[in-house]
Amino acid sequence: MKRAKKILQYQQNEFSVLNKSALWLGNVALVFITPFAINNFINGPLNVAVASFIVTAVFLFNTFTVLVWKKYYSNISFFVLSPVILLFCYFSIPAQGIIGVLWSFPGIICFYYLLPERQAWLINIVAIVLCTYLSFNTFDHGLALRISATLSLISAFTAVSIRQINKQQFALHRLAITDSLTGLYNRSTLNDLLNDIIDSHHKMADNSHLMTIDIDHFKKINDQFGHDQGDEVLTTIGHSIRNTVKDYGIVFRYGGEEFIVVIEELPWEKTKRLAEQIRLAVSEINMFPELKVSVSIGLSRLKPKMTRIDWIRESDRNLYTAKKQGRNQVISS
Ligand SMILES: Nc1nc2c(ncn2[C@@H]2O[C@H](COP(=O)(O)OP(=O)(O)OP(=O)(O)O)[C@@H](O)[C@H]2O)c(=O)[nH]1
Repeated sequence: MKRAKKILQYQQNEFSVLNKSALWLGNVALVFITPFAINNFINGPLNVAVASFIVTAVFLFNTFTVLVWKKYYSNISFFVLSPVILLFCYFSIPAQGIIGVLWSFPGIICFYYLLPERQAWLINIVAIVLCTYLSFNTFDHGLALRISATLSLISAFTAVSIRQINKQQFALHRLAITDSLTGLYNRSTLNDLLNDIIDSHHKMADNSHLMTIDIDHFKKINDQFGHDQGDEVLTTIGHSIRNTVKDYGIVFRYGGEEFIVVIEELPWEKTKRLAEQIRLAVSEINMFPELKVSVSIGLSRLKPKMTRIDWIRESDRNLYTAKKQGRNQVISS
């Protein structure tokens, strides 16, 4: 299930916060930095000029890769841009004095927008220590102390803001891919995953199977015990399915009282046994003494040339047969 897990991971989002900020920071930086880089080449010391040229080139590279290849290489920012910005500070503070210090402020902030959080913290600590050391060697101690304090404050404020943004982004992403009642993945996430599996199925033969699971006589539960109890049953059965499936597959709430399980890399016979285990586990749930809950399951293996719709339809047909034949059973094809 490695591929499925990859799709669901927040970090794998095609356009994550990091990509977008790399793009916009690149655009803004190119407008603001390029004239100073050119000026440094004409008038400034050579080492400062070379460093500012490399910084500009990396921003240009980031903008290009995000815009054209739809991919952001944060390692380039970590292994190339960060050391060059540090070198820039190292050269420019002694050579240009307070002008060099002024450049270190946007440098400190941009690490948070270009690097994964922990890398940004690491580079920030190094940058603050370096700038503090250079300031004490270049300016009087009163000014050096103020430079160190303001750089640390800017770094801390940015770290707090980025933490909040990342937390909210993560929460939003979870909301978008899951069902709020059961916490299982939702239907739109299922569609993305099935499309991905079908795309790669055309390239390599793998064991991909789909189970459509429907709670039997669910209307009766709602009518007899109320909607809140009905919700409770949905959640309990959803979790029971997830506990039985474990790492063999991913469970989705497809809608209403219907769940779908996507299984990858599991032989057909084992998948049939797994479906049977799910059915048994649900039938052993004891929520109401006077009413047994059960599920019917339609199981379908992915065949050549099947589309997502065909695949779901076949498993739905099997579910329908299971219902027609008396419910609480598994039908597969
Ligand atoms: N409590 C609750 N009920 C829901 C939810 N979504 C759908 N339902 C109910 O699920 C019931 C589905 O009923 P039917 O489609 O007739 O199916 P059934 O009673 O399960 O009968 P069979 O599927 O034929 O065994 C309806 O009463 C819906 O109102 C939900 O989120 N919470």
